[in-house]
Amino acid sequence: MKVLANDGVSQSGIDKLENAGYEVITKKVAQEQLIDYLNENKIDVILVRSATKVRKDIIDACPDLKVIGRGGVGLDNIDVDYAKEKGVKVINTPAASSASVAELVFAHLLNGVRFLKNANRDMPLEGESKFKDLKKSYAKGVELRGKTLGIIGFGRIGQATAKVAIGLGMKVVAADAFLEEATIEVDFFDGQKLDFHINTISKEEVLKQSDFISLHVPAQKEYVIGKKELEMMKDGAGLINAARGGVIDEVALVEALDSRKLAFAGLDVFESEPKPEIKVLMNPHMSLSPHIGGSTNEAQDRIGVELASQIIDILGTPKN
Ligand SMILES: NC(=O)C1=CN([C@@H]2O[C@H](COP(=O)(O)OP(=O)(O)OC[C@H]3O[C@@H](n4cnc5c(N)ncnc54)[C@H](OP(=O)(O)O)[C@@H]3O)[C@@H](O)[C@H]2O)C=CC1
Ligand SMILES: O=C(O)C(=O)CO
Repeated sequence: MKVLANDGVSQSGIDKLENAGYEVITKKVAQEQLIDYLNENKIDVILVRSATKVRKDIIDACPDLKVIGRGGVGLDNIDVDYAKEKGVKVINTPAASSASVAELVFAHLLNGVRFLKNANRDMPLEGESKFKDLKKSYAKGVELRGKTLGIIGFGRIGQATAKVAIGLGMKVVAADAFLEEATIEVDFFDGQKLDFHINTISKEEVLKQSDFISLHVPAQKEYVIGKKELEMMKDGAGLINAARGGVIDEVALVEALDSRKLAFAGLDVFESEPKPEIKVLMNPHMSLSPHIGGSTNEAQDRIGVELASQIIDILGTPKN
């Protein structure tokens, strides 16, 4: 049995598969050469992250393909229903990266409220007076503690984000298309656990009540945050998107930052990925990262092992 990990997979995942008798190839095959490569090498399983697309054309043209594995959550780069129709299993790792994405949200939030990106860039190499000027320029930070974090999309990552927020002493309000309530179990270093019950409210109420908003919905056909929604937000609010590009109207977002309606935005995902718009890249009030929400060693380890376990469950152990 052969597995092609086209966007990489953790060593722990490779070890688990190899121990079970699989051959794992960690080569990057260009999208346009994938069909030929999969067929010529009789690949049984393709593993992808977000870069490689597994669409109808590949599913139709590669009869040996038995499993498509997504290392991560969003399946928007795979034609899932079509694969199922054709008897190809699609697997993903829904919970493995939630904590990592949630932590990245706070990296962006803290960056925004304390101007870290610009402060880092402006740190003078020499000159006491420049240092003092800089200290004045960045003296108007705000605390997260006591502020309200609005979460739109209150599934696994939304709830993981709520846990961190509660730990920081923030109030959490949330909106979800499906969930009406959730109990968040926050664990502390000494083994204590505390439950927090949250009833979801409407998106409009979240927009009005929140000092900061973080988005955790799957890919959507329409903007969740456009001009109208930005106008409903508090003046000077901050907005984070570590969900999917296309969830926020970036043109409206840049306008809201330029007019100072919003104080800052943090984006891990972009409407035109992997080549974000220059206006987004150059905006001084944006905190940016290159789609790395789930890219921690811990999350990638969990993802690799979880994918390997699922593949072994589906296809067995060729060794035996
Ligand atoms: N930046 C990164 O590296 C990563 C990004 N992601 C992104 O985060 C997304 C969320 O992941 P996760 O929390 O695990 O997913 P979940 O499915 O657990 O949660 C998403 C929640 O959002 C709800 N929802 C869907 N549409 C809307 C809407 N328009 N308004 C409000 N709520 C909505 C869903 O409801 P329903 O079930 O009814 O649809 C669901 O409850 C992924 O789909 C992926 O795109 C994930 C991992 C890493
Ligand atoms: O898991 C996801 O959906 C991601 O975006 C990270 O690859």
